[in-house]
Amino acid sequence: MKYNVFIDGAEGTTGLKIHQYFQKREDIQVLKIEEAKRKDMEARLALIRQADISFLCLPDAAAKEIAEAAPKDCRILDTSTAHRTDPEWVYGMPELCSTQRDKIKESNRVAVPGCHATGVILLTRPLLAAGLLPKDYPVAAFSLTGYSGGGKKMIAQYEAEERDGLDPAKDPLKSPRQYGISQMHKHLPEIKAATGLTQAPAFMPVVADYYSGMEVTVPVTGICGGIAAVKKAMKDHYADQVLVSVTDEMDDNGFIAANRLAGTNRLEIAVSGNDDHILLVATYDNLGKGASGAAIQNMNIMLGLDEGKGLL
Ligand SMILES: NC(=O)C1=CN([C@@H]2O[C@H](COP(=O)(O)OP(=O)(O)OC[C@H]3O[C@@H](n4cnc5c(N)ncnc54)[C@H](OP(=O)(O)O)[C@@H]3O)[C@@H](O)[C@H]2O)C=CC1
Ligand SMILES: CC(=O)N[C@@H](CCC(=O)OP(=O)(O)O)C(=O)O
Repeated sequence: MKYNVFIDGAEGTTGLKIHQYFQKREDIQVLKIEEAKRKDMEARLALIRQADISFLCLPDAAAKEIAEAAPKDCRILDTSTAHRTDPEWVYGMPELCSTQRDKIKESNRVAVPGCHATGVILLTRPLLAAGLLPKDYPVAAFSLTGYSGGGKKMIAQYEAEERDGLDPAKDPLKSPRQYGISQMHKHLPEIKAATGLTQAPAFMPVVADYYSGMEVTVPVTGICGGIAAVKKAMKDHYADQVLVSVTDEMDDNGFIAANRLAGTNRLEIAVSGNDDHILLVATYDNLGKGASGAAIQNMNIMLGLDEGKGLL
């Protein structure tokens, strides 16, 4: 049996990646839209009605517009930020808690988590659930990402031919660039909602001159039971997960490469440091478990298929 799937925004970074994964799947038929009708509301709605599941890989405003117009019984997975804290949508993070998978399976409206948010939530939620961190803990998160996280526009900027002959010392894109400095990053509301933290984390994202891969670090201190208790809570929480695991060996001779899991859909967590200063580190691909891979994982769950089908 083949499932009909529609990708709205199939020409974008997230949409193209999802499409690539479906090329290798015999159980998925991608419904095509005429090039000239790519942004035509009626043509897109007709395909959403026909599809078993539709992916929205659009800017927030366009995702909101089409989701509102689509019939309630059509199944939609939105990769944008538009619905991640909307109570009528389910947050598409199966590893969040023991009931989340069933909620995803039963829902017609699932919001795929943001790439940075994925790391911060997966690192903190088990410690909050185990009572090792209080809900009012002042969480801080540092996040390194490849430039593909910024979509087509940022990719074009980093890959522009004009950069080729530039003196690296005069090329601002050569250097890692911190952003989100005003503490208004669009992932903060979903981090707060999914963790139950009473205040949003202090958040320090940095984009650097490589295509994809993420490394999110959350430092914690003053934990009862120290590093051993943290390791146990992490390992217990992620014991049977398909895409998320806890590893004892993440660094390579003392260095962690932010792109070490680029090209995969896996996310690995390491707990490092000592009893006083514990570093929680997650590495993954912003386009994998941070976006398209997570979207397909959710689709597999919604269709009752193996969660990791086509992703491992
Ligand atoms: N890149 C990433 O790592 C991640 C991105 N996301 C989210 O996924 C969504 C898509 O992002 P991304 O793929 O990076 O973005 P891109 O800019 O790469 O792609 C967006 C696509 O949507 C199309 N589009 C824009 N408006 C409309 C419309 N009204 N109707 C139909 N198509 C439209 C664009 O068309 P055109 O080609 O003509 O511009 C483009 O192809 C965003 O909401 C983003 O926040 C989520 C997780 C990670
Ligand atoms: C490098 C870069 O700009 N990254 C984007 C995140 C992309 C992403 O995954 O966020 P959404 O899913 O919410 O689009 C940013 O920090 O805004």
